[in-house]
Order: sequence, then structure tokens, then C-alpha cells
Amino acid sequence: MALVKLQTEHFRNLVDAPVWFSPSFNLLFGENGSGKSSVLEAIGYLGLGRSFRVNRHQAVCQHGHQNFTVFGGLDGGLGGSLAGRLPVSAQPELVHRLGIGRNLASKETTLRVDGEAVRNLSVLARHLPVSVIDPGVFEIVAGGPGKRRQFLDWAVFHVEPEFSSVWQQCQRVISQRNQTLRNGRLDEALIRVWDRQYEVLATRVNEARQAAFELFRQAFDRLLTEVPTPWTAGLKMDLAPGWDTSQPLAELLANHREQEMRMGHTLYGPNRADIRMRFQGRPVAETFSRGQQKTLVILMKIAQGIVLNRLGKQVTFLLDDINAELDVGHRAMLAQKLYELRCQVFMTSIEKPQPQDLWPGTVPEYRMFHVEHGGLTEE
Ligand SMILES: Nc1ncnc2c1ncn2[C@@H]1O[C@H](COP(=O)(O)OP(=O)(O)OP(=O)(O)O)[C@@H](O)[C@H]1O
Repeated sequence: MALVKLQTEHFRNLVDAPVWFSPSFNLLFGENGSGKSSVLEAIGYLGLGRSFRVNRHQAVCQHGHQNFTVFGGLDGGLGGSLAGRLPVSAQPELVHRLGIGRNLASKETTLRVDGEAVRNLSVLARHLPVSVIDPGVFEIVAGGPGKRRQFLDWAVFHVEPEFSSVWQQCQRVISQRNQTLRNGRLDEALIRVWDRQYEVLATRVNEARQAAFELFRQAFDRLLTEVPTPWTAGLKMDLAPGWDTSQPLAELLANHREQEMRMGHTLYGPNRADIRMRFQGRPVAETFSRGQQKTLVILMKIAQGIVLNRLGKQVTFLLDDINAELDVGHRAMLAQKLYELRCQVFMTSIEKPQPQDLWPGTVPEYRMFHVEHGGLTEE
């Protein structure tokens, strides 16, 4: 599915008028501070239930207001292989309506799908899988393992429907274990109970991650053979589960009891998982340039999009400031791959984009918007 209609109320500097988008490419351009990233952030709210830029809902609520809402209309997604300019007046039929609102005073978040109140954010995420590519995205390569786990778990969530509830249970057990470990005098009987539960849940989390990672790696390896990126030859990626899975986790934990008590938290298990990326035996972050790191991460995200496509799901990519750190050739290569994926893309830039430069071959279906003072004018 694709987000074809967006309407916000009191969201950052955005004007409260409805905007119709293409289920294919949407090119947004405008000066600094015009509201381009805010449009992507609002779309992100519908798929993630939160901002991908800030941690607090308060920051996105328009100054002087106490609540904000974001509404989205989804169409059936990309069936065919449309090319060229979508007529300005074209308004696709909506198959689903999503809404999210937040009241700052009551601290209440309201979620709606097709007019019905829903409680769980994952319902929104399943309707609108959103993948964000902003200037900080290279942290998936250069940052800590948490960023890579987040990257991986986004796909696991979509591949394995049970994953989020199992992972939530697992995190609860980790937190109970941590409390027990910090409890001065350890209750060995109690921690053994937690360890047994933890082992069962950790194994399920790891199995789901391994299965999704394998699908991702196949798609990624294939993708690398199709793109002119010789600098990736020799790149190795594997999933480290977070513990030595050749022995039962509960046994391993019992053998490291003192170490965990000293540290006061759980040192082994899926909370320590990581995607290890090495290039000629060295960490990728030490070798690749920033532009190469960004290209690599975008290719990784496209590979996830391929995996979801095979499951019949269409990803909406939010590319903030596409020009940052990417040269013309890399931009065109990535734009072409996104086109081949038949996904929905929102791309922002300061300068007016030239579709012929982005797609030197066939220009896909697109809509272009000039963003000024929070309002979008179609060009
Ligand atoms: N809560 C808010 N209420 C009202 N206006 C806000 C709020 N938060 C930010 N703004 C303003 O909204 C504008 C939009 O910022 P945004 O980051 O979307 O711009 P941008 O077009 O992406 O800019 P850049 O090219 O510099 O990244 C800015 O001028 C900012 O000052």
C-alpha cells in the first residue's frame, strides 16, 4: 500500500490542508526551514507512531497548541509499471485511512484505522511500513549495535508476525533478571526461574532474527551483483546472536553469574545481538567513506524492501536530503533501484530536482512539490 493522502493538524509549521501524493515517487524541494523534513516526519508518525527526528511528541506539536493529529489515506499500492508525470488532479481511491493524534496535556495518544480506535502501534506499522533514510542513517554502519538491531528488527517485525510480542516478553524478562541481579544478595532459585524463561524466549527471538536476516542477506547479495559498487567487493556481513548458541543459554548464564552480578545486568542474549560488518577483516566504519557508508545503508534498506515486496508488502521510503554526501552517479543508481522495487518514495532536496538526472533512462511516475512556509504546491 502507499500513502496517497496526508493531512495534518497543528504539526510543526505544516499548513493544515490535505495533500495528494503519488504511490510512486514524490519529490519535495524548498529552502531551509520550509517544512520538507516535517512532511516526512508526519508521514513517519503514521508508520512508526513517533517522530524519527526527536524523542518527545511535544517538539512536533505546533507552537501555541496542545494537540496535533496526522491523517493518512492509503491506496492499493503499485500494481503496474507506471511511468512519467502523474496528472496534477489525479486522486486515487483510498482503501484505508490511518490517524494518530496526541494530546500533550493528557499525554494520550489516539490511533485510528478506518475510523476504528486501535490500541497497538503495530497495527499502523503493518499498514504502512516506513523506512527512513535521513542524513544520520550511516550510523547503522558507524554507530553502536543498537542501531543495527533496530534496523534488523524492523524487517523481522514484518517477516515474523509473532516477533514483536515475543521480543516484548523477552525484554520484560531481561528487566526482571536485571532487578534480581542488582538485588544485593542473589536469590539463586529465583534467577534460575528467570533464566529458564529467558532461554525459551531468547531462542525464539534469535530464530526469528536469523530467518529474517537470511532473507535479507540473500536479497542484499543479489542486489550487490546488480549495482556498480566495486568498493563493496569483500564485504562480509553476519548476524551475531548475542551469545554462544552452541550451549544452552541458561547454562551459560549460570557459568557467568558473578560477572553479571558485578555488572548488574544481563550480558548474554538477544539484547546483545549485532550485525557484524567487516571489510577485509576490518570494521566497515573504519574503511568506507561517509558517502560509501550512506550508499551501503540505502542498499541494505532497499534489500529489506525487496524482502517485504516478496511478502506482498510495499515499503514507503522517506529520503530526507537525498543530495547530502551522495554524488550524482550514486544518487541515480539508488533512484533506479528504488524504481525497480516499485515502492513509494518521498525525497527531499533544497534545489529543484531534475528527474532526467535522477533517472537517465525511463523517468518513473512522480509528483513534484515546492514546499514554502509549511505549504505544498504541486509543480
Ligand atoms: N513545533 C513547531 N511549531 C511550529 N513551527 C515549528 C515547530 N518546530 C519546528 N518549526 C519550524 O518549522 C520549520 C520546518 O522545519 P523543517 O525541519 O521541516 O525544514 P526543512 O525544510 O526540512 O529544512 P532543511 O532544508 O533546513 O532541513 C522550521 O522553520 C522550524 O523553525
